Amino acid sequence: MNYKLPKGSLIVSCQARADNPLHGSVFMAAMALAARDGGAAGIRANGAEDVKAVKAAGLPVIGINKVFSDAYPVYITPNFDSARVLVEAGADIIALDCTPRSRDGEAPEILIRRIRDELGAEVFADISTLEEGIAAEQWGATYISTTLAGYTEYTTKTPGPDLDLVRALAARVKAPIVAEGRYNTPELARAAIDAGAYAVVVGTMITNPREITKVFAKEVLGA
Ligand SMILES: CC(=O)N[C@H](C=O)[C@@H](O)[C@H](O)[C@H](O)COP(=O)(O)O
Repeated sequence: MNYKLPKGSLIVSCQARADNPLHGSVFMAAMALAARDGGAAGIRANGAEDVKAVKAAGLPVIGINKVFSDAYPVYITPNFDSARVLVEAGADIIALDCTPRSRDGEAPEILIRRIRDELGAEVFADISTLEEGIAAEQWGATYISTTLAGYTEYTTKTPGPDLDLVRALAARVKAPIVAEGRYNTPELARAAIDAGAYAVVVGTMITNPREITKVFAKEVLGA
């Protein structure tokens, strides 16, 4: 099987919300170029505009569409239309929330099939537990990623990444496992590969200078 993301690779998530001084596709494109020059093999980006912009780096793009609402807990690519615009913008891979939680859209098993069949894109399943990873593989997801570990109501957010989930998935799932979420040091990223991950996604600690500054400031100021 040929995968768009290479095995053993680092993927960099280039995202900045509206309240972030680096919000905007010009900044995200620059982040993607810097990530590529530093050795990233893929980029994760939010929204059609940013997906289009980060394509400048010439790397495979994992597109997501964050749609926040008070009514539904699922916000990462909750429906088919939110996936379609990403593919139209150039995304090679679509990431979506594959938890069983309620959403303003189709069930994840339907979304996975339609994204593969109708849009011709690989599917990147964002999950939070072993059971969700097993289900997403059965539904046909290309990659299984620990993105949501610690971010669902029924999982615990540990200070570090959930390496145990990577290990558990690697033992039970044949699809490539991606480690994502709080991989905040190079050593932790390496530990993910050693635990059986096919690739690692790093966001905050590479592309969010405000959060990186906070880590330093906390130590320096003792705050
Ligand atoms: C839970 C959720 O919405 N995660 C998002 C998914 O796209 C992003 O906000 C994260 O930055 C990304 O997963 C990378 O993780 P980290 O920034 O910890 O390296």
